[in-house]
Amino acid sequence: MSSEILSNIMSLIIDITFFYIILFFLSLSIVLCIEIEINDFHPQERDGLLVLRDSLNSSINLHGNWTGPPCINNLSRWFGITCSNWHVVHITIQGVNLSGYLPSSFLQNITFLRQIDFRNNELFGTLPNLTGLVFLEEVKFSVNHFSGEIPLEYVELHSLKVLELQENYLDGEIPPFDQPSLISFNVSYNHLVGKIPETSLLQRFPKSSFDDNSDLCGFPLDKSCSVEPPAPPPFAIPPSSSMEENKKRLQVWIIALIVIVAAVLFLFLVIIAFLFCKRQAKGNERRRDDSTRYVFGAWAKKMVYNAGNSEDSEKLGQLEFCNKKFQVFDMDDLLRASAEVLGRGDFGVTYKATLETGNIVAVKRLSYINELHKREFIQQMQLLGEIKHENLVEIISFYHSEDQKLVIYELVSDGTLFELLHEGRGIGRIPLDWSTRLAIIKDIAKGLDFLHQYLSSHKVPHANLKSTNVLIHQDNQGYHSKLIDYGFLPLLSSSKENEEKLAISKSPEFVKGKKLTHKTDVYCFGIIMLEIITGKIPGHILGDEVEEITTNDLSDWVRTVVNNDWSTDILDLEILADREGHDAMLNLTEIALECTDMIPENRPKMSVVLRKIEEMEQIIKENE
Ligand SMILES: Nc1ncnc2c1ncn2[C@@H]1O[C@H](COP(=O)(O)OP(=O)(O)OP(=O)(O)O)[C@@H](O)[C@H]1O
Repeated sequence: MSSEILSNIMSLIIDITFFYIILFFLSLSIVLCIEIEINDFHPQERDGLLVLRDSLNSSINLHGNWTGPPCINNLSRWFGITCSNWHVVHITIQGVNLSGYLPSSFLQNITFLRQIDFRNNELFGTLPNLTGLVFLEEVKFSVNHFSGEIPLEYVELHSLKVLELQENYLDGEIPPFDQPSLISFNVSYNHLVGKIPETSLLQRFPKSSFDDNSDLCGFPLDKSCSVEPPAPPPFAIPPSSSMEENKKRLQVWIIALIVIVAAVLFLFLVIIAFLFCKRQAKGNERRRDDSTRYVFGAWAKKMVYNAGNSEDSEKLGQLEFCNKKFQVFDMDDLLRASAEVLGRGDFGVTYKATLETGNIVAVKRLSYINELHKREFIQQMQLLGEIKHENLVEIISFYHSEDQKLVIYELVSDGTLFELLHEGRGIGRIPLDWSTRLAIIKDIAKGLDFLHQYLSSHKVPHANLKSTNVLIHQDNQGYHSKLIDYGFLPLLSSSKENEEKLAISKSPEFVKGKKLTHKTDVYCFGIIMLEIITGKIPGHILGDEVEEITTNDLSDWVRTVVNNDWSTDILDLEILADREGHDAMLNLTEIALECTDMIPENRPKMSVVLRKIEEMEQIIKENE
């Protein structure tokens, strides 16, 4: 009996030992696999591709897609990249408006490259250096804007099978290609010159490979290369008699005299015409012709007509002034001001009005919201008009009648944050540096924090915070930002349709129909921060890593990239090179992600956000 128990125990011990041995080998193999995978990731290839990504613009979002390692499990999820044996072997990005200059040495470490294909794009500058790419078989750069000469070292690419350079602006002579591997060659539609080299290889290609070049000659083209004709002898001036010379001089003088007299006469006529027109214009002005008078358009004319076609501003109704300093014009002056449309928003049209008094103001005509009750409108405008802060656009005065509601703002002259961040991207744009971006973020935070304190009883004090509602003023001390379109929510709350036009409608709580609070503004602020840091337009992120689960793809995208530990991939190209700023940029990204937390209660208060930004700014200053 006891020997049976002993043998059972022994067999149990053997089983357990066996189990642990198997477990040990299994873990070892997993570790080895991971090790192999990590070792087989080639960071220098990634670096080369990132240099390329960061130098070019395109219709596809390379910056959002080329993140993480290019080759995982021997496959690539990067647009246009193919991997083999954990190496990048193909770069194929054709027909996607890829524009810019190829960086000089981006291919240097992609040593296993077999194919590079940038056909049908808008690439400028010289062709890239391909030295050392011994496995390169296909080079396709046709239909671009490449210029300069075909690099001589291309003749050293001994594996090259296909070279397509047609439809560019290449000049100079064709290098003596003679590698036996080359089976397809095309340099047509360029500005190449000189004789086609008489190598046995080039003589094999058809005429169409060389057609339509500026000055190319020799076989297989029909044009033979003529020998340079000797330079003509220097031009000899035939002797002329002094009589003839005098006659010619006299003729020149007569012509000059006629021209001068005609010019004086013409000038005289122009002056008379100008004086006449001026008199006419004065007369017209005095008559105050209706057609030139109400430059704001038909609505202004109608207002005057309804007021009894009178010049009396009393009948038009009064402008109510929040800032008495500006009380130097009345409604009639305003309607007679010269005006131009600044933009059209969801709630009406905004004009720039230049008054005869010399004042220039912005006039917002709230025309797409009808149900603004007079008493509520006036109360709210009086309240908003009292707000004075350097980062909030000041309300100068307002006007309410049954069919016209006007808000007159101070004019902030240098465009919006949206324009500053996104307009004119590409060649020729002056990059918006990191310190300027930080200053803008701080200005917005200051303005919003003030608003939260001043309108503390309001559900959402701003409610329409987005980059088109941040106006920019530039002076010799830099950029200053001011928030506009704040405080309208109480006037719109009766209509869901109107609320949906506000920036707060993008917040998770609005989408889910939950309670809106000050934290809803904080969410909008977080999105603006991300827009400033990434240079991306909210709602415009492409790529398969972002599914449409929330209304704001920008914060989703940033979260995905940051969680995957490739944080600097989110930074706008214009600030990426500023390595010293990376820590601050990523710290601010963290704050922005806190602000855009799906749960409103988890978001910080604006006063806390402002304090954090100021502390960060202080640290940066101390480190300088
Ligand atoms: N006070 C101002 N000073 C200078 N420009 C202004 C001023 N207010 C508005 N603008 C300009 O007028 C444009 C239109 O403004 P508006 O507020 O009518 O629409 P929006 O801000 O583009 O859209 P939304 O109605 O969604 O806020 C703005 O983009 C801005 O360029």
